[in-house]
Amino acid sequence: MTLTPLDRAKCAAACRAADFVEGGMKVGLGTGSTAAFLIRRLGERWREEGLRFRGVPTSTRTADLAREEGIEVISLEEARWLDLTIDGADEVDGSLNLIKGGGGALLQEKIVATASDRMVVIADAGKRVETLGAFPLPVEVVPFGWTATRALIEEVLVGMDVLGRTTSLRMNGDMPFVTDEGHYIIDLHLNRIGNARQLSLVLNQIPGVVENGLFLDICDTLVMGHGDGRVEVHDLASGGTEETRVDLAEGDNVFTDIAD
Ligand SMILES: O=C[C@H](O)[C@H](O)[C@H](O)COP(=O)(O)O
Repeated sequence: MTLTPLDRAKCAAACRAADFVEGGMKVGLGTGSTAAFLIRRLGERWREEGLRFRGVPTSTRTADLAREEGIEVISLEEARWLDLTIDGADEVDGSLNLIKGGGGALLQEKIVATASDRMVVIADAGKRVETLGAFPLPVEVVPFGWTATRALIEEVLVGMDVLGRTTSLRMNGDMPFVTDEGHYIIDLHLNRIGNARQLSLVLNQIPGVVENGLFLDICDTLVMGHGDGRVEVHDLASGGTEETRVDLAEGDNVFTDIAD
């Protein structure tokens, strides 16, 4: 079995970003299918190169995978501050603002990324957008009174610069999806977000809202992979873009078990 072009793109981005991890670092480990490629690659470097670092996972899924790979896992409380976080995203715009939370891990991801000197996002080229909002925006809410919280969210959306205003409670089969922190997720189907900063501030002021999936001014570097193994590294601070190619021959064999 070989990787699909989409998985090759994710894998290429993840493998390139794994090079940013150096011995002795404390590293935030993201969640999702792209982050899973990263953790597998870091596991390889741990075993084959003797790379030693400490990883702070952003979900129980990621913690389990990192431990499986033999990576030393510590909590954010133990780490206090991180050198680097590498994570996936659902959408990335030209200013490296993001929508995250498609996998339901946005709260821990935002806390971990914000507690890091540098955040690197790994994504396939399909995640790049002109304007955020085609991907439903996840909002994490406490279960208590969630219907009232949802009604308030819908009310504030009326005054926002967005194209759609429907919302849905994320489900896991017949039951509401529950995050690692015991919360629910309400997905906002906005189609286009005209003013992400204003929307983020307004949403987080609603009682019952814990956090939303807009990551604004948090990401420093985007590592974007293509299906042919090409990788573009966009760095916000320098404004520069570097293009490289990742040889995925090895990844074809090693990582197929985590492909979508
Ligand atoms: O909650 C999940 C995260 O924000 C993921 O990083 C995001 O959904 C991207 O996931 P994937 O790499 O599977 O597309």
